[in-house]
Amino acid sequence: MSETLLEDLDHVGPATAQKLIDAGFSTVEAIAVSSPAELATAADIGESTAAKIILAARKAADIGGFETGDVVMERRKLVGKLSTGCKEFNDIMGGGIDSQAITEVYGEFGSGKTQLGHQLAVNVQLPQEKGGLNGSVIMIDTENTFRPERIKQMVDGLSELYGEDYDYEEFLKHIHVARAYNSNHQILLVDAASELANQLKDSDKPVRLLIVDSLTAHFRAEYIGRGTLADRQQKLNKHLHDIQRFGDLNNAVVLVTNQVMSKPDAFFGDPTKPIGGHILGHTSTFRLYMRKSKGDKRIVKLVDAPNLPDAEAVISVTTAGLRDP
Ligand SMILES: Nc1ncnc2c1ncn2[C@@H]1O[C@H](COP(=O)(O)OP(=O)(O)OP(=O)(O)O)[C@@H](O)[C@H]1O
Repeated sequence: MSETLLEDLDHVGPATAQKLIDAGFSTVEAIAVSSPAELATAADIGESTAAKIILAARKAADIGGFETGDVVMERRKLVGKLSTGCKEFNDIMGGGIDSQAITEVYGEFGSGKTQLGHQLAVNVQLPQEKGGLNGSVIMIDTENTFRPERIKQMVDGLSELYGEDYDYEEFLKHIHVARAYNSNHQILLVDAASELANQLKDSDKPVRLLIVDSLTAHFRAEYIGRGTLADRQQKLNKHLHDIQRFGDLNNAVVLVTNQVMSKPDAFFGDPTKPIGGHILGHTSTFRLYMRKSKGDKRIVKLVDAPNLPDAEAVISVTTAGLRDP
Protein backbone atom coordinates (compact mmCIF):
# COMPACT_ATOMS: atom_id res chain seq x y z
CA MET A 1 0.00 0.00 0.00
CA SER A 2 1.30 3.49 -0.81
CA GLU A 3 2.64 5.66 1.96
CA THR A 4 1.44 8.88 0.32
CA LEU A 5 -0.56 11.11 2.66
CA LEU A 6 -3.83 12.55 1.42
CA GLU A 7 -2.49 16.05 1.88
CA ASP A 8 0.36 15.35 -0.50
CA LEU A 9 -2.09 14.78 -3.35
CA ASP A 10 -2.62 17.61 -5.82
CA HIS A 11 -5.91 19.48 -5.23
CA VAL A 12 -6.17 18.28 -1.63
CA GLY A 13 -5.66 20.89 1.08
CA PRO A 14 -5.76 20.13 4.80
CA ALA A 15 -9.50 20.91 5.06
CA THR A 16 -10.39 18.64 2.14
CA ALA A 17 -8.09 15.93 3.50
CA GLN A 18 -9.98 16.05 6.77
CA LYS A 19 -13.35 15.93 5.01
CA LEU A 20 -12.21 12.91 3.02
CA ILE A 21 -10.99 11.14 6.14
CA ASP A 22 -14.24 11.92 7.95
CA ALA A 23 -16.15 10.46 5.02
CA GLY A 24 -14.15 7.23 5.28
CA PHE A 25 -11.69 7.89 2.44
CA SER A 26 -8.67 7.65 4.65
CA THR A 27 -6.21 6.15 2.19
CA VAL A 28 -4.97 7.09 -1.25
CA GLU A 29 -6.07 3.65 -2.45
CA ALA A 30 -9.65 4.17 -1.26
CA ILE A 31 -9.81 7.45 -3.17
CA ALA A 32 -8.19 5.98 -6.26
CA VAL A 33 -10.97 3.43 -6.66
CA SER A 34 -13.89 5.75 -5.89
CA SER A 35 -16.08 7.50 -8.43
CA PRO A 36 -16.14 11.31 -8.81
CA ALA A 37 -19.84 11.50 -7.84
CA GLU A 38 -19.26 9.36 -4.77
CA LEU A 39 -16.26 11.40 -3.64
CA ALA A 40 -17.95 14.73 -4.40
CA THR A 41 -20.93 13.87 -2.21
CA ALA A 42 -18.89 12.36 0.58
CA ALA A 43 -16.43 15.22 0.92
CA ASP A 44 -18.70 18.05 -0.18
CA ILE A 45 -16.54 19.14 -3.11
CA GLY A 46 -17.26 19.74 -6.79
CA GLU A 47 -17.30 16.75 -9.12
CA SER A 48 -14.54 18.11 -11.33
CA THR A 49 -12.29 18.61 -8.29
CA ALA A 50 -13.20 15.10 -7.18
CA ALA A 51 -12.21 13.75 -10.58
CA LYS A 52 -8.83 15.53 -10.36
CA ILE A 53 -8.21 14.18 -6.88
CA ILE A 54 -9.03 10.68 -8.06
CA LEU A 55 -6.56 11.00 -10.93
CA ALA A 56 -3.86 12.19 -8.53
CA ALA A 57 -4.65 9.34 -6.16
CA ARG A 58 -4.44 6.82 -8.99
CA LYS A 59 -0.99 8.06 -9.89
CA ALA A 60 0.17 7.99 -6.28
CA ALA A 61 -1.40 4.67 -5.50
CA ASP A 62 -0.17 3.08 -8.68
CA ILE A 63 -3.33 1.03 -9.03
CA GLY A 64 -6.17 0.81 -11.46
CA GLY A 65 -4.33 -0.08 -14.63
CA PHE A 66 -3.44 -3.40 -16.11
CA GLU A 67 -1.35 -5.80 -14.15
CA THR A 68 0.78 -8.57 -15.47
CA GLY A 69 0.08 -12.09 -14.34
CA ASP A 70 3.11 -12.25 -12.08
CA VAL A 71 1.91 -9.19 -10.15
CA VAL A 72 -1.52 -10.75 -9.68
CA MET A 73 0.27 -13.90 -8.57
CA GLU A 74 2.21 -11.89 -5.95
CA ARG A 75 -1.00 -10.47 -4.49
CA ARG A 76 -2.68 -13.85 -4.61
CA LYS A 77 0.21 -15.17 -2.52
CA LEU A 78 -0.98 -12.89 0.27
CA VAL A 79 -4.46 -14.46 0.22
CA GLY A 80 -5.05 -15.87 3.66
CA LYS A 81 -7.08 -18.98 4.46
CA LEU A 82 -9.27 -18.79 7.50
CA SER A 83 -10.21 -22.11 9.05
CA THR A 84 -13.86 -22.82 9.81
CA GLY A 85 -12.75 -25.32 12.43
CA CYS A 86 -14.24 -28.15 10.35
CA LYS A 87 -12.04 -30.27 8.12
CA GLU A 88 -14.56 -31.18 5.45
CA PHE A 89 -15.83 -27.60 5.27
CA ASN A 90 -12.25 -26.29 4.91
CA ASP A 91 -11.58 -28.88 2.23
CA ILE A 92 -14.46 -27.85 -0.02
CA MET A 93 -13.21 -24.25 0.30
CA GLY A 94 -9.72 -25.25 -0.81
CA GLY A 95 -8.29 -25.16 2.71
CA GLY A 96 -10.37 -22.43 4.35
CA ILE A 97 -12.16 -19.20 3.59
CA ASP A 98 -10.16 -16.87 1.35
CA SER A 99 -9.23 -13.31 2.20
CA GLN A 100 -9.60 -10.66 -0.54
CA ALA A 101 -12.96 -12.15 -1.48
CA ILE A 102 -16.58 -11.97 -0.44
CA THR A 103 -18.08 -15.19 0.83
CA GLU A 104 -21.85 -15.15 0.90
CA VAL A 105 -23.67 -17.65 3.05
CA TYR A 106 -27.38 -18.01 2.54
CA GLY A 107 -29.98 -20.24 4.09
CA GLU A 108 -33.16 -20.34 6.13
CA PHE A 109 -33.46 -19.00 9.66
CA GLY A 110 -31.61 -21.20 12.11
CA SER A 111 -29.44 -22.79 9.41
CA GLY A 112 -26.30 -21.60 11.19
CA LYS A 113 -25.20 -18.49 9.29
CA THR A 114 -24.76 -16.41 12.43
CA GLN A 115 -23.02 -19.33 14.15
CA LEU A 116 -20.51 -19.48 11.32
CA GLY A 117 -19.91 -15.74 11.68
CA HIS A 118 -19.28 -16.09 15.41
CA GLN A 119 -16.92 -19.03 14.89
CA LEU A 120 -14.90 -17.16 12.27
CA ALA A 121 -14.73 -14.13 14.59
CA VAL A 122 -13.01 -16.41 17.11
CA ASN A 123 -10.84 -18.38 14.69
CA VAL A 124 -9.46 -15.36 12.84
CA GLN A 125 -7.74 -14.25 16.03
CA LEU A 126 -5.69 -17.44 16.23
CA PRO A 127 -2.19 -17.68 14.78
CA GLN A 128 -1.77 -19.14 11.31
CA GLU A 129 -0.66 -22.53 12.50
CA LYS A 130 -4.04 -22.89 14.18
CA GLY A 131 -5.97 -21.80 11.10
CA GLY A 132 -6.32 -18.14 12.02
CA LEU A 133 -5.00 -14.93 10.50
CA ASN A 134 -3.89 -13.32 13.72
CA GLY A 135 -6.39 -10.53 13.18
CA SER A 136 -9.26 -8.52 14.56
CA VAL A 137 -12.87 -8.56 13.46
CA ILE A 138 -15.37 -5.95 12.41
CA MET A 139 -18.97 -7.05 12.57
CA ILE A 140 -21.88 -5.10 11.12
CA ASP A 141 -24.88 -6.52 12.91
CA THR A 142 -28.24 -5.61 11.41
CA GLU A 143 -30.52 -7.85 13.44
CA ASN A 144 -28.95 -7.72 16.85
CA THR A 145 -27.73 -11.30 16.66
CA PHE A 146 -24.22 -10.80 18.04
CA ARG A 147 -23.92 -12.60 21.39
CA PRO A 148 -20.73 -12.21 23.45
CA GLU A 149 -21.87 -15.18 25.54
CA ARG A 150 -21.69 -17.31 22.42
CA ILE A 151 -18.14 -16.11 21.78
CA LYS A 152 -17.26 -17.18 25.31
CA GLN A 153 -18.62 -20.68 24.69
CA MET A 154 -16.61 -20.96 21.48
CA VAL A 155 -13.41 -19.71 23.11
CA ASP A 156 -13.92 -22.21 25.92
CA GLY A 157 -14.39 -24.81 23.17
CA LEU A 158 -11.02 -23.83 21.73
CA SER A 159 -9.33 -24.09 25.11
CA GLU A 160 -10.69 -27.60 25.38
CA LEU A 161 -9.66 -28.47 21.84
CA TYR A 162 -6.06 -27.27 22.16
CA GLY A 163 -5.59 -27.86 25.89
CA GLU A 164 -4.74 -24.19 26.31
CA ASP A 165 -6.16 -21.48 28.47
CA TYR A 166 -7.69 -18.96 26.11
CA ASP A 167 -9.18 -15.86 27.66
CA TYR A 168 -12.56 -15.04 26.10
CA GLU A 169 -12.31 -11.43 27.23
CA GLU A 170 -9.21 -11.00 25.06
CA PHE A 171 -11.15 -12.37 22.11
CA LEU A 172 -14.08 -10.04 22.76
CA LYS A 173 -11.72 -7.07 22.80
CA HIS A 174 -10.79 -7.76 19.19
CA ILE A 175 -14.36 -7.98 17.92
CA HIS A 176 -15.68 -4.56 16.95
CA VAL A 177 -19.44 -4.68 16.61
CA ALA A 178 -21.77 -2.01 15.27
CA ARG A 179 -25.53 -2.24 14.96
CA ALA A 180 -26.85 -0.99 11.63
CA TYR A 181 -30.26 0.57 12.06
CA ASN A 182 -31.20 0.82 8.41
CA SER A 183 -29.66 0.23 5.00
CA ASN A 184 -28.17 3.72 4.75
CA HIS A 185 -26.58 3.34 8.13
CA GLN A 186 -25.28 -0.06 7.06
CA ILE A 187 -23.64 1.47 3.97
CA LEU A 188 -22.00 4.20 6.06
CA LEU A 189 -20.67 1.66 8.51
CA VAL A 190 -18.42 0.22 5.80
CA ASP A 191 -16.69 3.60 5.66
CA ALA A 192 -16.36 3.60 9.42
CA ALA A 193 -14.99 0.07 9.19
CA SER A 194 -12.32 1.21 6.74
CA GLU A 195 -11.29 3.95 9.10
CA LEU A 196 -11.06 1.56 12.03
CA ALA A 197 -9.12 -0.94 9.93
CA ASN A 198 -6.72 1.81 9.03
CA GLN A 199 -6.16 2.66 12.67
CA LEU A 200 -5.44 -0.98 13.45
CA LYS A 201 -3.32 -1.57 10.36
CA ASP A 202 -0.01 -1.51 12.19
CA SER A 203 -1.25 -3.03 15.45
CA ASP A 204 -0.53 -6.60 16.48
CA LYS A 205 -4.05 -7.54 15.34
CA PRO A 206 -4.94 -5.82 12.07
CA VAL A 207 -8.50 -6.31 10.83
CA ARG A 208 -8.65 -9.56 8.87
CA LEU A 209 -12.38 -10.29 8.96
CA LEU A 210 -15.46 -8.26 8.10
CA ILE A 211 -18.86 -9.76 8.78
CA VAL A 212 -22.11 -8.26 7.55
CA ASP A 213 -24.96 -10.19 9.17
CA SER A 214 -27.39 -9.78 7.51
CA LEU A 215 -26.40 -8.13 4.27
CA THR A 216 -29.90 -8.02 2.83
CA ALA A 217 -32.43 -7.82 5.69
CA HIS A 218 -32.68 -4.02 5.82
CA PHE A 219 -32.79 -3.72 2.05
CA ARG A 220 -35.51 -6.30 1.91
CA ALA A 221 -37.58 -4.58 4.58
CA GLU A 222 -37.16 -1.09 3.20
CA TYR A 223 -37.56 -1.60 -0.52
CA ILE A 224 -41.01 -3.01 -0.91
CA GLY A 225 -42.86 -3.10 -4.20
CA ARG A 226 -41.76 -3.51 -7.75
CA GLY A 227 -41.01 0.15 -8.43
CA THR A 228 -38.19 0.12 -5.90
CA LEU A 229 -36.36 -2.92 -7.22
CA ALA A 230 -33.88 -1.12 -9.46
CA ASP A 231 -33.07 1.34 -6.74
CA ARG A 232 -32.52 -1.40 -4.20
CA GLN A 233 -30.25 -3.39 -6.51
CA GLN A 234 -28.23 -0.34 -7.35
CA LYS A 235 -27.66 0.47 -3.69
CA LEU A 236 -26.89 -3.11 -2.84
CA ASN A 237 -24.47 -3.28 -5.74
CA LYS A 238 -22.56 -0.23 -4.60
CA HIS A 239 -22.58 -1.50 -1.02
CA LEU A 240 -21.05 -4.79 -2.17
CA HIS A 241 -18.36 -3.03 -4.10
CA ASP A 242 -17.46 -1.04 -1.01
CA ILE A 243 -17.28 -4.30 0.90
CA GLN A 244 -15.13 -5.95 -1.77
CA ARG A 245 -12.79 -2.98 -1.68
CA PHE A 246 -12.53 -3.36 2.08
CA GLY A 247 -11.51 -6.98 1.65
CA ASP A 248 -8.92 -6.17 -1.02
CA LEU A 249 -7.34 -3.23 0.77
CA ASN A 250 -7.12 -5.01 4.12
CA ASN A 251 -6.40 -8.51 2.86
CA ALA A 252 -9.47 -9.46 4.90
CA VAL A 253 -11.95 -12.30 4.77
CA VAL A 254 -15.46 -10.97 4.15
CA LEU A 255 -18.49 -12.97 5.22
CA VAL A 256 -21.96 -11.72 4.36
CA THR A 257 -25.16 -13.53 5.26
CA ASN A 258 -28.35 -13.62 3.28
CA GLN A 259 -31.75 -15.21 3.83
CA VAL A 260 -33.84 -17.27 1.49
CA MET A 261 -37.55 -16.74 1.10
CA SER A 262 -39.49 -19.04 3.38
CA LYS A 263 -42.58 -18.73 1.25
CA PRO A 264 -42.95 -17.81 -2.40
CA ASP A 265 -43.38 -14.15 -3.01
CA ALA A 266 -43.96 -12.39 -6.31
CA PHE A 267 -41.42 -9.72 -5.58
CA PHE A 268 -38.53 -11.72 -4.25
CA GLY A 269 -39.24 -14.80 -6.32
CA ASP A 270 -38.04 -18.36 -5.88
CA PRO A 271 -38.21 -19.60 -2.28
CA THR A 272 -34.99 -21.56 -2.50
CA LYS A 273 -33.04 -18.68 -3.95
CA PRO A 274 -31.15 -16.14 -1.88
CA ILE A 275 -32.44 -12.61 -1.73
CA GLY A 276 -30.73 -10.06 -3.89
CA GLY A 277 -30.71 -12.04 -7.10
CA HIS A 278 -28.15 -11.50 -9.79
CA ILE A 279 -26.15 -8.64 -8.38
CA LEU A 280 -25.20 -10.58 -5.29
CA GLY A 281 -24.52 -13.64 -7.40
CA HIS A 282 -21.99 -11.85 -9.51
CA THR A 283 -20.27 -9.94 -6.76
CA SER A 284 -19.82 -12.52 -4.04
CA THR A 285 -16.92 -14.71 -5.02
CA PHE A 286 -17.91 -17.73 -2.98
CA ARG A 287 -21.51 -18.67 -2.27
CA LEU A 288 -22.46 -21.15 0.38
CA TYR A 289 -25.90 -22.57 0.92
CA MET A 290 -26.50 -23.83 4.46
CA ARG A 291 -29.36 -26.04 5.47
CA LYS A 292 -30.45 -27.96 8.54
CA SER A 293 -29.99 -31.67 8.76
CA LYS A 294 -30.56 -34.16 11.60
CA GLY A 295 -29.91 -32.91 15.14
CA ASP A 296 -27.10 -30.41 15.31
CA LYS A 297 -25.90 -31.25 11.79
CA ARG A 298 -25.86 -28.72 9.01
CA ILE A 299 -25.10 -29.22 5.34
CA VAL A 300 -22.93 -26.59 3.72
CA LYS A 301 -22.99 -26.55 -0.04
CA LEU A 302 -20.51 -24.58 -2.09
CA VAL A 303 -22.66 -23.41 -5.01
CA ASP A 304 -20.35 -20.93 -6.66
CA ALA A 305 -16.62 -20.41 -6.58
CA PRO A 306 -14.10 -19.08 -9.08
CA ASN A 307 -11.80 -22.09 -9.14
CA LEU A 308 -13.36 -24.84 -7.05
CA PRO A 309 -15.90 -27.51 -7.90
CA ASP A 310 -19.36 -27.45 -6.32
CA ALA A 311 -19.27 -29.66 -3.25
CA GLU A 312 -20.96 -30.35 0.06
CA ALA A 313 -19.71 -30.69 3.62
CA VAL A 314 -21.46 -31.72 6.82
CA ILE A 315 -20.76 -29.83 10.04
CA SER A 316 -22.14 -29.85 13.56
CA VAL A 317 -23.18 -26.75 15.45
CA THR A 318 -22.31 -27.61 19.04
CA THR A 319 -22.08 -25.57 22.22
CA ALA A 320 -18.30 -25.54 21.84
CA GLY A 321 -18.66 -24.21 18.29
CA LEU A 322 -18.61 -25.58 14.76
CA ARG A 323 -17.12 -29.06 14.62
CA ASP A 324 -16.76 -32.06 12.36
CA PRO A 325 -19.74 -34.35 13.05
N1 LIG B 1 -25.00 -22.34 22.34
C1 LIG B 1 -25.38 -23.15 21.36
N2 LIG B 1 -25.12 -24.46 21.43
C2 LIG B 1 -25.49 -25.28 20.44
N3 LIG B 1 -26.14 -24.90 19.35
C3 LIG B 1 -26.44 -23.61 19.23
C4 LIG B 1 -26.06 -22.66 20.21
N4 LIG B 1 -26.48 -21.45 19.81
C5 LIG B 1 -27.10 -21.64 18.63
N5 LIG B 1 -27.08 -22.92 18.26
C6 LIG B 1 -27.66 -23.52 17.05
O1 LIG B 1 -27.67 -22.58 16.03
C7 LIG B 1 -29.00 -22.31 15.57
C8 LIG B 1 -29.13 -20.86 15.23
O2 LIG B 1 -28.36 -20.66 14.11
P1 LIG B 1 -28.08 -19.20 13.55
O3 LIG B 1 -28.46 -18.18 14.55
O4 LIG B 1 -26.70 -19.21 13.04
O5 LIG B 1 -29.09 -19.14 12.37
P2 LIG B 1 -29.13 -18.17 11.15
O6 LIG B 1 -28.89 -19.00 9.96
O7 LIG B 1 -28.23 -17.02 11.39
O8 LIG B 1 -30.63 -17.72 11.20
P3 LIG B 1 -31.33 -16.31 10.97
O9 LIG B 1 -31.54 -16.21 9.50
O10 LIG B 1 -32.60 -16.45 11.73
O11 LIG B 1 -30.41 -15.27 11.54
C9 LIG B 1 -29.87 -22.71 16.71
O12 LIG B 1 -31.13 -23.10 16.22
C10 LIG B 1 -29.10 -23.89 17.29
O13 LIG B 1 -29.37 -25.05 16.57
